[in-house]
Amino acid sequence: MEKTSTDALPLTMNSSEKQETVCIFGTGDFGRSLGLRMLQCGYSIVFGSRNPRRSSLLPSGAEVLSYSEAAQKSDIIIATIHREHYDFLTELTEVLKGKILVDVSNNLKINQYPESNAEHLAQLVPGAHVVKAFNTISAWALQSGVLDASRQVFVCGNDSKAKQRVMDIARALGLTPLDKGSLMAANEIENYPLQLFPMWKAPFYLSAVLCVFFFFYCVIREVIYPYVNGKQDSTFRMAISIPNRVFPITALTLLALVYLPGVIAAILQLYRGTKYRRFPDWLDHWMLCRKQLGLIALGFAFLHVLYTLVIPIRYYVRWTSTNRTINQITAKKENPFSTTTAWLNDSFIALGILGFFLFVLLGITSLPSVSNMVNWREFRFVQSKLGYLTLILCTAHTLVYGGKRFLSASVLRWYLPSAYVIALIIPCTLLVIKFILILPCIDKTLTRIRQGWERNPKFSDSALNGKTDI
Ligand SMILES: Cc1cc2nc3c(=O)[nH]c(=O)nc-3n(C[C@H](O)[C@H](O)[C@H](O)COP(=O)(O)OP(=O)(O)OC[C@H]3O[C@@H](n4cnc5c(N)ncnc54)[C@H](O)[C@@H]3O)c2cc1C
Ligand SMILES: NC(=O)C1=CN([C@@H]2O[C@H](COP(=O)(O)OP(=O)(O)OC[C@H]3O[C@@H](n4cnc5c(N)ncnc54)[C@H](OP(=O)(O)O)[C@@H]3O)[C@@H](O)[C@H]2O)C=CC1
Ligand code: HEM
Ligand SMILES: [Fe+3]
Repeated sequence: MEKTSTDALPLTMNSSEKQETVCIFGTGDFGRSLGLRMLQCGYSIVFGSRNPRRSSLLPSGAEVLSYSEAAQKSDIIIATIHREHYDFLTELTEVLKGKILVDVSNNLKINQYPESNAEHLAQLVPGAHVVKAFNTISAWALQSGVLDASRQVFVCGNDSKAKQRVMDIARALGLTPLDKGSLMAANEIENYPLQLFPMWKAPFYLSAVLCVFFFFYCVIREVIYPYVNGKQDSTFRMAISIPNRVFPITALTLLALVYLPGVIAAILQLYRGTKYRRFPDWLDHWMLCRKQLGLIALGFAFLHVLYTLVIPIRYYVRWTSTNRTINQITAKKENPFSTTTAWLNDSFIALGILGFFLFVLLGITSLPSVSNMVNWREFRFVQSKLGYLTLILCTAHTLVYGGKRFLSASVLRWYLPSAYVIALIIPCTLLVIKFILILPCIDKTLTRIRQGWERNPKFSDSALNGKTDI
């Protein structure tokens, strides 16, 4: 039945061996792109179509026949048809018997159907060896040759020989096949290209919620309150002043949330006296999202820096400072230089700059090209130690910015404190707990636990539970 040996690598094939005929069902976007690519790689292609006319869109050199005629020409058929149109394939059951039938289809939604498309196809055409492949490759990438982004082709099927042949084709096309096992894996393979940044979802929603909350909080304090109390129109604050509170506050909160799960995990391990018990799912998931949380935090910190840069050119700021000067002159009032204020002001800005510098460094080390260059210890040093230093600097920046006004009753509006005071709750609490955790007596116990020591070994079902740590 097979024309080429299944384990012959395409690179070692000579051109006569490569003249394998492959049938492609469907002359749509994907079928045409795949056909063209396969022709370029030395395969001969027969298209199966409802309307077997040659069209200028089809790659030259390919034959176009009816579905059943085309199927007879090859023992490997790639169905580039949408699942919704599979039904007619049942009529071809006889022709397709014993042949390899490749399912490339994707759905519009995750878990759209109770069974995967490939399993559905296998039920429709019981005699064929159905193999799932190529669904992660786009027609555009095949055509333009831009395959760097995703060369990975997940392959699964119940017949290993059939699977091998499809993997050989994938390799010949310059793709990287990965065997995912039996057809049961088809569901996972079909869901894969439909995922939209799965690890980014929770951090993204969380930052949106934080932004909206702090935005309205600031609007109440800085727009509605002055209006109600003095009919003052401060709506312009919503363009720069308020965003320049919301963004750094969100950045600081997210940064604290990057390091909070590590502390919760440590407390849990201390409490349980073992590291051999699974963390609750929410903590596990939170741990896995830390990189994304951190990068979003960096994005907000960056926005804060940009917004801060424009402060001197703002009309409101220039107007206020000119008026203050004029008022001082007309009232013949003196405004002596305050070294304390100068110190506080310069220190809070310096802390911000240093914090931002380390923040960017964390971001740079998370680039794969950089993280691949450092060893595990170096990566941990930057991410964990310098990460905490970043958090300390950013928290100190905010604390010193608050300075003397911090928590004074005069800044309360409708009993609401300034937004940054609320934003400091999580980072300050976290830093205090972390400080306690690194006290030698506690740190020693934690380190022993993390090295495998157990407080009550006889009660724990140990390594059976698998999950060790972070
Ligand atoms: C801009 C930015 C970019 C980021 N990029 C990345 C990234 O690319 N990749 C990434 O993973 N995170 C990234 N993060 C998230 C964060 O920096 C890391 O997750 C960091 O490692 C968390 O530090 P932690 O101290 O809480 O670590 P934890 O893992 O909670 O460790 C806490 C302490 O316990 C120790 N410890 C932990 N587990 C064990 C164990 N099993 N045995 C012995 N000791 C143990 C560690 O040495 C450490 O001192 C990024 C964050 C930011 C802000
Ligand atoms: N486009 C892409 O980038 C990718 C597509 N895929 C998958 O490949 C398959 C084809 O996608 P694509 O080429 O974009 O889709 P198209 O709609 O462009 O093509 C589908 C083809 O199916 C054939 N077909 C057979 N029966 C029917 C019918 N009853 N109604 C309509 N068409 C029928 C048609 O060919 P004819 O007229 O010759 O009979 C048609 O051209 C889908 O399952 C898709 O999920 C997978 C990865 C990427
Ligand atoms: C180059 C670096 C930075 C500079 C120059 C800077 C400067 C400033 C300035 C001028 C303010 C006062 C804004 C105002 O008056 O409205 C401010 C506030 C603040 N900054 Fe920064 N900052 C920097 C980095 C950071 C970083 C990295 C963070 C933390 C993630 C941060 C968090 C905050 C917070 C929370 C506030 C208080 C917001 C408020 O309620 O007004 N800053 N910063
Ligand atoms: Fe997540």
